[in-house]
Amino acid sequence: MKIGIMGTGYVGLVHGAVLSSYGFQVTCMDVDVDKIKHLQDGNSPIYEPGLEELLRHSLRDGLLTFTTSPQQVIQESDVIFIAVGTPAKEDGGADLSYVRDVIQQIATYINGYKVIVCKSTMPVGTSRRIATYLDTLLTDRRSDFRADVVSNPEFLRQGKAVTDALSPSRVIIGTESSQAKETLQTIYQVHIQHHVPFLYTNLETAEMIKYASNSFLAVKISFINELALVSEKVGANIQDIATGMGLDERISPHFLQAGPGYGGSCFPKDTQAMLDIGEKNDEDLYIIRAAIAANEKQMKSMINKISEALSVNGTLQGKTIAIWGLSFKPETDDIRYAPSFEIIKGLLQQGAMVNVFCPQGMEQAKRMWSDFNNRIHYCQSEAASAQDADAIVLMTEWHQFRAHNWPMIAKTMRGNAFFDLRNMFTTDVQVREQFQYYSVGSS
Ligand SMILES: NC(=O)c1ccc[n+]([C@@H]2O[C@H](COP(=O)([O-])OP(=O)(O)OC[C@H]3O[C@@H](n4cnc5c(N)ncnc54)[C@H](O)[C@@H]3O)[C@@H](O)[C@H]2O)c1
Ligand SMILES: O=c1ccn([C@@H]2O[C@H](COP(=O)(O)OP(=O)(O)O[C@H]3O[C@H](CO)[C@@H](O)[C@H](O)[C@H]3O)[C@@H](O)[C@H]2O)c(=O)[nH]1
Repeated sequence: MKIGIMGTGYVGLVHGAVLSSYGFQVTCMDVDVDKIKHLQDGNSPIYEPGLEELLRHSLRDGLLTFTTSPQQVIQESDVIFIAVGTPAKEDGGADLSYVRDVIQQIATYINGYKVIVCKSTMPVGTSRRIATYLDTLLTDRRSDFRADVVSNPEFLRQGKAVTDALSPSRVIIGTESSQAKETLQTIYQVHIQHHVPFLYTNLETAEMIKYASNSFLAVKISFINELALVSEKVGANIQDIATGMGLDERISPHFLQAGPGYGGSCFPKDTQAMLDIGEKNDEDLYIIRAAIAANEKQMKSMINKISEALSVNGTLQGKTIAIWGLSFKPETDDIRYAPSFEIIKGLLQQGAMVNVFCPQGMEQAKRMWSDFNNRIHYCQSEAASAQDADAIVLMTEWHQFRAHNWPMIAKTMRGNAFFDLRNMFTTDVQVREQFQYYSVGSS
């Protein structure tokens, strides 16, 4: 069985690398010529722990190939995974134009029965519409070929994408075709052997499971973040509150870490898309709407916290602030919808100078935030960013930020404020002694 993947980003590339490591012949296709060239040269265009090694093995074994040709990937493959982006449109709905392009290409080049697997996150109803659209295109072209469509949402987390793809929490397969179901069972044979939970549903349910999961996690984060703001005012400690709540296994301790607000390429867009799905079905989803609003408020609260501590006569003019971490979470180079950007913009607006350092996110930041390139100073290390600064703002909990000669860092600074927006150092005596220390959700 040959597998094709259309869209070679965080999901498509990781999935391609993992499936080829199981011995499948996989072709990954992308419209981004530079990305494919990079991959053909044996380099990963993204930072994801364990990925480069996996790619190297599959390339060496000849199981993984990369192409920009839709014709090649479609005609060579029995199963075609769609892993293109489904970003948010202005109105919050999902932009399905990349998915439409792929379907049109499949209709053009189809040369036999295909199983089309929707891995991209798509609003409920999309997979069924894909099946109908493809049927119409094939009928118009008087084609005898046919395809089955499966919704098989992806739940991997960035920074842990390889381990998550190798060992997923669950596999959801939405299909009404027994042939397609068998095909997916063959592809996920390894997971079946390892007793990964499988759930078979219809197309709509599978699509909803993806949005429901991300929305629920976003709600959990906004819930704890709101309580963190109150805790600061009443002398309670949010980390202990989360621990205490999490001891109840109905609540679970996961996703209760207070911080600057959630970000990334999924939660912000998927919660918005979920609202849009609700609206299109005459349902106002109050809880998700509130989670989004609380997330926006959380980022503003972080800016206020910094500004209240540092501003003189209502301005940050003349203050230099070191930002540690740009990526939306550790172990990724991805800065899409990173809270760091909102906070940097807020500080710049109030007149501050901003020095930044991120172990992996700086190249993307320079590219994606190019309008701000003359206002953001990119530094060689976190220590360099702190030199002559009035404050450090820790945005992302990269492991390397943990171990420092804190007295030395403090000595090179002009001020001594330390805003730990990830609560990395709440119990670190040295950091608390050395700096005027601010955390999230405790005093
Ligand atoms: N990033 C994650 O952690 C994650 C996890 C689960 C699900 N998802 C979902 O998976 C999908 C992909 O996300 P991603 O983060 O990998 O996106 P990405 O932006 O990293 O990658 C998408 C790729 O698709 C390519 N592309 C666009 N049009 C194409 C076409 N017509 N043919 C071939 N390639 C095309 C782009 O060039 C890009 O390389 C989204 O729907 C996302 O919501 C993402
Ligand atoms: O207790 C927590 C947990 C997470 N976050 C933040 O939430 C965001 C998202 O984190 P995480 O879920 O770990 O990262 P993603 O890689 O975006 O993964 C989410 O989004 C993916 C794309 O849909 C899904 O596949 C995953 O299952 C889902 O966890 C980040 O900004 C985190 O800092 C918190 O603030 N507190």
